[in-house]
Amino acid sequence: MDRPKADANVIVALKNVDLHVPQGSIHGVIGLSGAGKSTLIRCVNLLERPSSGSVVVDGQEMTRLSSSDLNQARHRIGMIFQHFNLLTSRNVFDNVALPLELMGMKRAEIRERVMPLLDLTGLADKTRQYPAQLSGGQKQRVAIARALASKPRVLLCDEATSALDPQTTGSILELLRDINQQLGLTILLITHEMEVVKSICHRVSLISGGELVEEADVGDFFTAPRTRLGREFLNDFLQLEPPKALVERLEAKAGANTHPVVRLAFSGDAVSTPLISRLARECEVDVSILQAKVESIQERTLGLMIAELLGPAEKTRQAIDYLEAHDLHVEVLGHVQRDD
Ligand SMILES: Nc1ncnc2c1ncn2[C@@H]1O[C@H](COP(=O)(O)OP(=O)(O)OP(=O)(O)O)[C@@H](O)[C@H]1O
Repeated sequence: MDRPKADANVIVALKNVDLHVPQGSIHGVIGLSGAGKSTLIRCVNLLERPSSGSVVVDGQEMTRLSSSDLNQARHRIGMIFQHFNLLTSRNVFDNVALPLELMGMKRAEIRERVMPLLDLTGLADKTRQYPAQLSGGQKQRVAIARALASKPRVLLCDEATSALDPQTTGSILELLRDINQQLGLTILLITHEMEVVKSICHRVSLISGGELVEEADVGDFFTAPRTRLGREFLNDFLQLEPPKALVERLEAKAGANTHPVVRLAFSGDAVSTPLISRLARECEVDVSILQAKVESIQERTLGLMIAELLGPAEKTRQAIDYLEAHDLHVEVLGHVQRDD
């Protein structure tokens, strides 16, 4: 959404957004509060109409459809929300049946469509219960079943797990992953939680101030985010920051008597190779490990470490080259004065 006019009363919620989500993939959009996530996802089914630009879903240009064609097109796009948005006066079955009733489907046909969805979402024993009798996770399962009722090609998830505890979040994400795999459903989700991105997304876009500032495969994003905001999200998630006392001593530039503090990220073969001891042996530097963590991100194992490289400047420079030559991502966080 692009509003080129400079007008104090106009809020530009999105600008120059170019996002392509391949069919069958799970794509996450992550950003801070107010970044434009909800606006972006609501543009996909035109709950929010962009002032310019185009929205293509399953080959169909959404912005040019008549209102009845748009209605039809929306059947191919399911959506779930943070607060579930169920009708409290309807039981589980009738909530899931609602979109089909609105489409004019016959009762017997509705039953045939709804019962397998309640099975799929683990609600077969809850058909006659009302939302007030359900947990948050169960309510979101009802919302997922309802979103799937019209056999959509795309599922939009607007902070779908933000109101849930971590364990329930895990089970809902697992359900979304199953649906993606079993039904080949394309999923676009927005979230402020890295855990969600890590758990189920294939690719991720980072949104800030209404603009997409970074996009990457999830494994790459968790190894080496390219923007400062990406690194902040990652650090918050990993809680891998140098100790505060050290941060206070960090200087941006190397001096005559300083040594570098580095953040190392490694994946693939590098995880199982004893690179640090080789580094010490071959480059003649000492390595003081300040923090380290190994994370499993989908099929990949990632190692992360914050370390001080101790030795003469020339040797520590060689050590960094050595690490980079072995496919580690090296970020120099700063330099600290030598104590010796
Ligand atoms: N109806 C509206 N009227 C005016 N401004 C709006 C409206 N909806 C959103 N905005 C503004 O647009 C910007 C993007 O909002 P949006 O809700 O898309 O952000 P978000 O990333 O989803 O945030 P959150 O995670 O807090 O929901 C914000 O500056 C917000 O204040």
